[in-house]
Amino acid sequence: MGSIVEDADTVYVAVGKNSEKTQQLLHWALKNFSAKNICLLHIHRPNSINSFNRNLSENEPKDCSIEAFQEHGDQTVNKLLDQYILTLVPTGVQAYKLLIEMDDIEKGISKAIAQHNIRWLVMGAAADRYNLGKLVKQESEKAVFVREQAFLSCNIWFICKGNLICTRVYSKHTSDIETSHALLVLNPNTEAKQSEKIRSESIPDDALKYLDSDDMKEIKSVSSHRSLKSKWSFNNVTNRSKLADLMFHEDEAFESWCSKEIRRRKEIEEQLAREKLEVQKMKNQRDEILEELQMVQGQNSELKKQISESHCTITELEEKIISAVDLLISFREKRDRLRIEHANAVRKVQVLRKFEEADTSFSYRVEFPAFSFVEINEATHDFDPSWKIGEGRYGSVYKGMLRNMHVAIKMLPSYGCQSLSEFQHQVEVLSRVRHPNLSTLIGSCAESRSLVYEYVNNGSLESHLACKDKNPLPWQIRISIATDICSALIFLHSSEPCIIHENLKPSKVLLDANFVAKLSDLGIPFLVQQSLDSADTSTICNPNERLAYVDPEYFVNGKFTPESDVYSYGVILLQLLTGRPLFGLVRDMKCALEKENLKAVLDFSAGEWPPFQTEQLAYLALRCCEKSWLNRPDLVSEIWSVLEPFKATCIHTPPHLISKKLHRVPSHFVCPIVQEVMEDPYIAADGFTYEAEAIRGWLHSGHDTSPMTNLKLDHTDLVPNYALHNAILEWQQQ
Ligand SMILES: Nc1ncnc2c1ncn2[C@@H]1O[C@H](COP(=O)(O)OP(=O)(O)OP(=O)(O)O)[C@@H](O)[C@H]1O
Repeated sequence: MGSIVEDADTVYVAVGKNSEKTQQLLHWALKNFSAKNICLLHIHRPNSINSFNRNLSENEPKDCSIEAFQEHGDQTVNKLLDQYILTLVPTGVQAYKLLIEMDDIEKGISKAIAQHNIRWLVMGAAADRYNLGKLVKQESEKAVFVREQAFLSCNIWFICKGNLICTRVYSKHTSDIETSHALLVLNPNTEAKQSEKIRSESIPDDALKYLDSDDMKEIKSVSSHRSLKSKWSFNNVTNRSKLADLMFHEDEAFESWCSKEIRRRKEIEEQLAREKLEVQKMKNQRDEILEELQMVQGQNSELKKQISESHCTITELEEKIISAVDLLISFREKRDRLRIEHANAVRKVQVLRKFEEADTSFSYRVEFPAFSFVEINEATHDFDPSWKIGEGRYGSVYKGMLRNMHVAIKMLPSYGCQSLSEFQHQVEVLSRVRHPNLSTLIGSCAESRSLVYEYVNNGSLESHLACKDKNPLPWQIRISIATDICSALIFLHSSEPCIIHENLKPSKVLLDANFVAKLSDLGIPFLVQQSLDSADTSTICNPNERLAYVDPEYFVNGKFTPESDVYSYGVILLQLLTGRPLFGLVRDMKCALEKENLKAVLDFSAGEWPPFQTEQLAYLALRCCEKSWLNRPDLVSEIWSVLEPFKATCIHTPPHLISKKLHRVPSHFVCPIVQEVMEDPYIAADGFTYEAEAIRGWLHSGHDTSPMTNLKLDHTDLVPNYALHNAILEWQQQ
């Protein structure tokens, strides 16, 4: 509960114990003094001892019972006032209570007005108990007590059933209550209208709008006061001079308040003008910013549009780049194919040119033996099947004796062949391609489309790898064979024009008596002019096996390159190292090398391979089998450089050990013509050693050329080779 505040902002409400009447008073006060604090004034009449004694029984002690009785009365009144205050809490009004103990209520009120300088007081006027005249009289009587007290002024509102009955003003300047107060009796029904009228007369509306609610309430209160005064002046002319005095002070206060308000208003207007300016400035700034924002938004949408256009352009360009790259790749492939075609064409042109040159400058028919069909027939014993040693896609191969020479005769198919002269020219060109590791083309028979080769008597590498009735080849021999093939390929590829074997495989690697490898069937595709694919080989060999040696790039480009021979060579190398079948050969070797377990795939029937060099060779073999020719190793700089020193290690193995083991004779003990160990070796003008009978037969049959080189012999004299003879004897005695 708050303490009592004695100021002009507090309106005092004199309340009794009747709750209903109190609520009416409070309601009226709240309605008409909304800006004021409310203080509940209650004149408490202490319980009289008489009434107390009446209620007390005879047995109870008197003194302490009186005290308790009074204390109980105080508590009840306080409690009641607290309850009244509680009802005001929801309104948010500051509420207090003022309890005055006085037996006479009127005295109590006048005491409270005087002591607490009450300026605003609301109290009840029991209209139901008093008529108006009596009420006025009673109120006048009440005012006698009020007059005795010294105070500035006090306005009293008398309320009955929530309506204003009358008001009175008490001032210290009024000497007589009868003459100093102005009586106003208001019709309760017109009170609201009156209040509104007062307000509209006193304060101009446009001024009100600058004032806050507190100001408004104060103005209303003051105006109302002034209005009341003006009414009083109309109703009581005889007391005008005293009332004027009273009004003078009120006007003074009002004028000071007005001038204060005018100043305040001026200040507010100035501030308002400043703020208007500020607001205008801010508006201008806002407009500028909005303008900028619009511009930026415009730019933003333009940029977004540009970005999306750029994205489209980028996508288009990317697509174009991709298609350009694709085009480039296809052009490159085409270019590569054209290069290969061009190289092949150039090669063929050069071959043909050589052929033409040979045609004009050599009488090849004299130097290069041309056998008749009769001779071929005789040599093969009428093509006796027992003399047939093999059959391939390009015809059958017979063994035979021709002009005292052991020969292999290859019968080419008649289809797709050129004219006789063309055939002879091409054969002649091929016969000039000579190398120790190529099987020598001795002559041909144009009639029967047959080629006559030196007979290589130790079978093909294919038959040795298959171990058909043969001992496994020792690793030294295998390395020697690999070196021989490499040597032949280097020779062919470096020839002018470059010669490609195109059909390299173990069946084309023939071994002589000393396991010297000789490539056969060189240039057959030129003579037959039939592609690998169109030849019917179904009855001859497994096409899968045959194709295993063919360069994968051939199937793409349809052309052979020197690297095609390298691919075939790689497969042969793998077979030499592993002795395994073709299927899964590359994969197995790759796997073994990745696991660093080469031994898992090496053919140990060949003996103990030197690990380091063998591994080197295995890697090279794998690289030869790369699908792209670009990744395959170079024959000279990479393969030969490994093989040559590898072969050198084989030399430390006594040759006779190898030979003996294989029951083979050294190749130089064998006559190149008859392919048998020589009994009477003689050296001819070409530097080669032959069996005396064989070379004499060669010369007597009209030859003046070397059986080995086909070049013209300087002379036909023969010299015995005693050293070789002794070596052969020595070897035979071992
Ligand atoms: N100069 C020769 N000396 C000894 N034997 C030979 C000679 N030329 C070929 N042969 C043997 O004749 C067989 C048949 O050879 P040919 O070249 O006709 O067929 P291929 O190599 O088996 O298969 P294709 O030619 O169809 O690829 C060969 O396995 C080989 O043993």
